[in-house]
Amino acid sequence: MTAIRAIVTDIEGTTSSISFVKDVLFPYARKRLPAYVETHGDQPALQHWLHEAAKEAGLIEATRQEVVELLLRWIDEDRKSTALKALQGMIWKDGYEQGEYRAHMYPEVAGRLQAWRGEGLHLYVYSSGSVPAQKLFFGYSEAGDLSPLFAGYFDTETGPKREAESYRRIAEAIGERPEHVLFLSDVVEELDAARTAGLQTAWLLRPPLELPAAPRHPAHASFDTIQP
Ligand SMILES: CSCCC(=O)C(=O)COP(=O)(O)O
Ligand SMILES: [Mg+2]
Repeated sequence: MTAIRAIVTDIEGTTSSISFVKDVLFPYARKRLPAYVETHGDQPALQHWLHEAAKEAGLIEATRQEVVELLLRWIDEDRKSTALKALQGMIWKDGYEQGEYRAHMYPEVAGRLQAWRGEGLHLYVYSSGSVPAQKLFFGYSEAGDLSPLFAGYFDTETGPKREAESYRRIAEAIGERPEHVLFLSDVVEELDAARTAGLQTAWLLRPPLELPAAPRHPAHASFDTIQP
């Protein structure tokens, strides 16, 4: 087995529960999106991402109201749109700062990340959530501020998570040959793409999911059994 020098981790379903994202973060953003667009409408970043969302949907001359309705639909569909994720991140910031929630972490995650970092491994995040949203997520986690553990963050501006080219770009950006990088995820299509790019993989199947008898990727119920 080639030595691992860097670990790139997914968030939802890997470090943290799917239900925290779906039942806490998504409803928070959904409820506040219309008012947020209304009150922050003059901000260039907000205007940029509203425009990108409309472009993605092929809406040429959409009203702001139509774009907001589109985004609400996308939240309900859990669409992994870069524009939607950027806008969600902007709204979640208030919730974290006002102490409305803290990001869920599976119990062993913080300790394992600290141990791997202590062993000299470099840690990165690759999630569909925007980079600012990822920084908030680990900055305001149930296990405290974990952001100092990470050397960098990647989102879908690097590329879609199910395409091998995205993982090649990440390996190049962090200055490692792909075989020295371990990617952690709960989504097998993401792991397939990472493996195609030459990365090593670990498949997180959190209880009550069961580990398959012959998994396509090394399978783990928690970070505790991963030995990089
Ligand atoms: C980074 S915060 C919220 C996570 C999110 O919006 C999301 O879509 C998570 O997707 P992942 O790629 O981490 O499974
Ligand atoms: Mg995931």
